[in-house]
Amino acid sequence: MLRYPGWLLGYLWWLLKGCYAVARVFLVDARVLLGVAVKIPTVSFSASEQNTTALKEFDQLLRRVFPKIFSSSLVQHEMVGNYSHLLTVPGSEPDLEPYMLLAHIDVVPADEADGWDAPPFSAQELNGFIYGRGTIDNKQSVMGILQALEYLLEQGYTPRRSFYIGLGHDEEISGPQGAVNIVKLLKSRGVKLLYVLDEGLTIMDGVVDGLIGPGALIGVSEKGQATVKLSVSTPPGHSSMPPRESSIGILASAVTRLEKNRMPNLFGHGPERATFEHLAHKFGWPYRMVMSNLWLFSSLVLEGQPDTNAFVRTTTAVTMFNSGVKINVMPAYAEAFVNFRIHSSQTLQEVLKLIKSTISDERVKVEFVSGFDPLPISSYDEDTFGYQIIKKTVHDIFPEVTVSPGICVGNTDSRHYTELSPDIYRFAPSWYKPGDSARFHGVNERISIQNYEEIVLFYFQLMQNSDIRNLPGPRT
Ligand SMILES: CCCCCCCC/C=C\CCCCCCCC(=O)N[C@@H](Cc1ccc(O)cc1)C(=O)O
Ligand SMILES: [Zn+2]
Ligand SMILES: [Zn+2]
Repeated sequence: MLRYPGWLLGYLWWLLKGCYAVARVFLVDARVLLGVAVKIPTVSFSASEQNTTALKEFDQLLRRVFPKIFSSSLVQHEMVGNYSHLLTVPGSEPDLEPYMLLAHIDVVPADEADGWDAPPFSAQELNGFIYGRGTIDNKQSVMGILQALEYLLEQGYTPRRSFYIGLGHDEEISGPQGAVNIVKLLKSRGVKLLYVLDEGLTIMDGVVDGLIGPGALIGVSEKGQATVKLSVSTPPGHSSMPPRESSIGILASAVTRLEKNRMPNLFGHGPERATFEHLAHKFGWPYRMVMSNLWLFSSLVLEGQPDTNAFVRTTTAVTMFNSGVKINVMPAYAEAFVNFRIHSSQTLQEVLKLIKSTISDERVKVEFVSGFDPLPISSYDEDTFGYQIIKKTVHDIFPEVTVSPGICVGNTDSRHYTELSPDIYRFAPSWYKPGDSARFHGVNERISIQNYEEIVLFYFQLMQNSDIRNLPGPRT
């Protein structure tokens, strides 16, 4: 047996305790800074209305609380589209292809009156959670990424592989000034990226029936979108002599037909098949048996909940419905907007055709408002650098978590980066437990203090893990 002198063991113990103490102080500060960031209401209300005062204040905050980043001669900082940030961190080995981390500063509106347990811009701490708009979408990543870089610079770390950090200010309105202009700038500089990591899927814990233990789903694609406007025009008149069907009634039947006749269950035709193949060994009895018939499994287990249902089909959401001017006047006009999120195995054109055939009523005008096809599927095989480095980092920080590919059901700024990289991933290591889906854009958005500390450590580790030149070869 190897023997070490007592003084050496004592010294190592002292060093370990010291590092732990430094890390604790650093993480306590980090959590305070997340709170300060959440208190700034960087709300994107609509495409034409953003809180620019808050966006300016956020810029000042970043410069104040990350002094190493903003004074370092290594890091280049640029403002893009007025309020978005592009950071360039050159590596010491320029032949290594760079990667890029994305997050966004803006948030959706929040109203305390909707039933928040703490005011949405208070960052109040309750039972170990920080409450506030942006705590999971997506200030935890903005602050987590910068905190990790600040800490690395403090330690004198020089990366070997160059990387970029893109912080959009208008993601919630699809990134027309932020992400779009960052991409234009990088393209003009001839940049190609080894991989891109943006917000998206999370660590699911207890969300899928039968799955034992937590699973980190790395979004290897994201769904497409179609928004259509449905409208009905009928002659106005006195409500005392109504026709058999009003414009409202005709339109209501059309949207009911769309809701009742959901788009087909396409489980197994997109990357969600790989999700369950990767997780198969983590299912307990009797789910493991049902797993052998994946289609049956998908209807029994996945279609029941809105979040898992979104995984298996193009979803239909009637989001706006307007009509009527007075209680005794037959409305001349009724309109509704329906937002579809397109499954990976369908196209925008196919979905538009299905919408028309499902409504099948000449009186209902169907107009295309906006949309795009599902995004390409990024590689998740054994020798794909980005996927494997993200996976390794998840295992480094969360050893108990199983990693698998998944589809991001919402859209992200990374959608604009397809010309810069084939390998785009959507994942942030927030814990997602039953009921948490309602917190995205909903009430009581929150993050546990422990989870925020893990997020900082995740990015800290990812920046270092990305510095390896090649993935280790297959074990012999
Ligand atoms: C097997 C288990 C399946 C469980 C799957 C469900 C998990 C859900 C987990 C997390 C939610 C994912 C949220 C992703 C980020 C969405 C970001 C967002 O809200 N985007 C908006 C706005 C937007 C942004 C960028 C665009 O280019 C277009 C629109 C959106 O409406 O999607
Ligand atoms: Zn987001
Ligand atoms: Zn969002």
